[in-house]
Amino acid sequence: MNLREYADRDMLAIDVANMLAGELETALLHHDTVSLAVPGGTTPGPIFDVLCAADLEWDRVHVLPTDERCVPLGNDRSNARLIAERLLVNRAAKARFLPLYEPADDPTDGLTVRGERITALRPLSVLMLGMGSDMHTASLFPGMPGLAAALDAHAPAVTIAQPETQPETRVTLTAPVLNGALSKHLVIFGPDKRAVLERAMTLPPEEAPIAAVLDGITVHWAE
Ligand SMILES: O=C(O)[C@H](O)[C@@H](O)[C@H](O)[C@H](O)COP(=O)(O)O
Repeated sequence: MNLREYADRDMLAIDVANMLAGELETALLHHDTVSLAVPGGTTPGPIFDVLCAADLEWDRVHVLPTDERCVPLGNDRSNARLIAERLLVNRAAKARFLPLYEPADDPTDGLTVRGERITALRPLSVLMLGMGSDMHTASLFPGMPGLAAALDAHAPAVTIAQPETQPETRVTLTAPVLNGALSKHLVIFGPDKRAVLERAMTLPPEEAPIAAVLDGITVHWAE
């Protein structure tokens, strides 16, 4: 794991966006299509605002969420909505979006097909993650039912997550998919999350799911 500190969040957003764009551009030299998995939450928006303008062959880029809340697209908790509004605009509007959930009666609807599509993209080219102060990442939450299965090396590519601490059911990429990405980035803000990450580094993934993806990751941090 290597840590990059930034003078402020604006500098971090510009630098991380340019780094992700550069990695996608390099990947596009060697592959017909590439993939970018991005988190939801409050952290990635400013990075999306810069990345969406990158001069890339976006029509060859698969964009997918690292996880999704099972809510309608119009709901402000939808990660697909965040990605549509902040990333899949400008030049990046041409990217191929792969949703993890579509409003359906049951979140398991289409999960197998979705898992097959994600498996076909593995290894992910570029991954950006966030982290909660409870040391979760994507929707791999400490203590959630099914966490051990989602951390297992032979886990399916995608699974349902029902963390007790969250208001809705989620769909998440599993640890082997996240950890297997060719380039991994974690973006966290503030002293609290910095301390939480340092603690997570001493814990097993069952207690600190972020620990399952720290090998070879670049951590980007600003106050
Ligand atoms: O859907 C989500 O909520 C994210 O994928 C999640 O894993 C997020 O990265 C963390 O909860 C951090 O969220 P903040 O960026 O809001 O701190």
